[in-house]
Amino acid sequence: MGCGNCKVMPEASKKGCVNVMQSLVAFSKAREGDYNEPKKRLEKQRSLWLSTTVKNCQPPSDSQEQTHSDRQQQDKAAKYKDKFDPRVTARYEIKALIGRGSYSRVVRVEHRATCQPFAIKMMAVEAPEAREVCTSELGVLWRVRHANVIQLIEVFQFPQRVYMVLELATGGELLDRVISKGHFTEQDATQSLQMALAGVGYLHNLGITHRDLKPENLLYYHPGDDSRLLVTDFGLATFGDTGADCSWPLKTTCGTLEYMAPEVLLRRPYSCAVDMWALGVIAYIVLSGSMPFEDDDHTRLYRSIVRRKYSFHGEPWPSVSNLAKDFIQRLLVVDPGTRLTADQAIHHPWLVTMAASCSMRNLHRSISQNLRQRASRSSSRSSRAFGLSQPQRVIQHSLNNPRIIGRPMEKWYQLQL
Ligand SMILES: Nc1ncnc2c1ncn2[C@@H]1O[C@H](COP(=O)(O)OP(=O)(O)OP(=O)(O)O)[C@@H](O)[C@H]1O
Repeated sequence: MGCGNCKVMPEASKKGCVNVMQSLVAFSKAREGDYNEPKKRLEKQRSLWLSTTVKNCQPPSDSQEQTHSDRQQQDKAAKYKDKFDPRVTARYEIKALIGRGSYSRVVRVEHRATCQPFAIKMMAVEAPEAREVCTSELGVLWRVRHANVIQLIEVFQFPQRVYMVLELATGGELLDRVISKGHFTEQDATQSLQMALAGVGYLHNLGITHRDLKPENLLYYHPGDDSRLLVTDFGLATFGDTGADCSWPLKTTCGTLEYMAPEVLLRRPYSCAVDMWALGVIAYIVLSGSMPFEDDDHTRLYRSIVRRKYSFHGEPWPSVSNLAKDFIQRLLVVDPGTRLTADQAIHHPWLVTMAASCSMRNLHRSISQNLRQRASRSSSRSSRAFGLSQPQRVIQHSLNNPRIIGRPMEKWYQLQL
């Protein structure tokens, strides 16, 4: 389940386009320098994972009933098999289509030798913009290893296609979990946010800014209650030069509008603090099922973000603790310099106490009611993604969640705010 609407891509820089294939070659040929260490680490990790007990890959027995949607997924996967390079399918068996992104198809696969499940994200990288997204994503994935960040296992690179083998997240998106739990308290919210913050704090300490944090990009590793939450989708991520202090000036306007920090919209130099704003938006959504900033009209939406016009009115806000609201308020701060950093946010009393002193009231009813209302409003207007089941969302995703290239941000910028 997602909330994202309008995604703004970085304007494809000429430099980026030229460098992308060089970078990709560098990834595959890395023998020394920056790329060497993460690659070695990945290799080691991959062989560790793959050397775990080789299971007997039995096809499902007759008694293991396949659901209709499983079969549908497999049919779709069959279509993609032909598009996969034989060197990939020699190693991984394609099982089902998971979803599509703007430049990608994600499939569930099984490693032929070990029967271990993984996800493969296939990206067509012929278009410069797609190459740029792929380079960003790989640039980050090579370097990261954290319990709350999706793990890259290996990469197959060809001139037209790149295949990223990733750990498979089967627990669904953050909001799907909120809904499926049936009972949701502030304590549950703190657990999810703690994990998201742990992942984001790790990235920031490496000098990485995600730039597209939203509930759709936070996936649970497995369906169990004790699952890790994983930060995914690094297509818009970027590196700073200076490492942990997050003080480098980024300039490119990109992200998903509803989650974009004021400084990005105002085209000011920005830092990893933009991710903290997005986490404030996510915290608001997780606790209420509604968006702090929402408007069909982009100009009005833009205004409400840069003016920080949101409220804690309506259900379930009267039942939400002041500490939780304080947490959100300290993230949704217009001045990025005074916004909580990831390290500070993780030490906020609401998270530290895991909302133990807060109301244990079940917020589930109000949250899912708000989510449902938003879904029906959206579908009657334009059949947006939010609140729809996976198959519908996959189709609608490509229709209604466009990446907007070179969006006329200047127009917004020129508005009299
Ligand atoms: N490692 C993974 N395990 C399970 N599902 C995944 C994994 N990676 C991506 N997905 C799912 O696959 C779908 C497509 O993901 P992808 O990252 O390619 O695009 P997206 O982020 O949805 O869209 P866009 O590229 O436009 O931002 C999404 O539903 C996503 O949740």
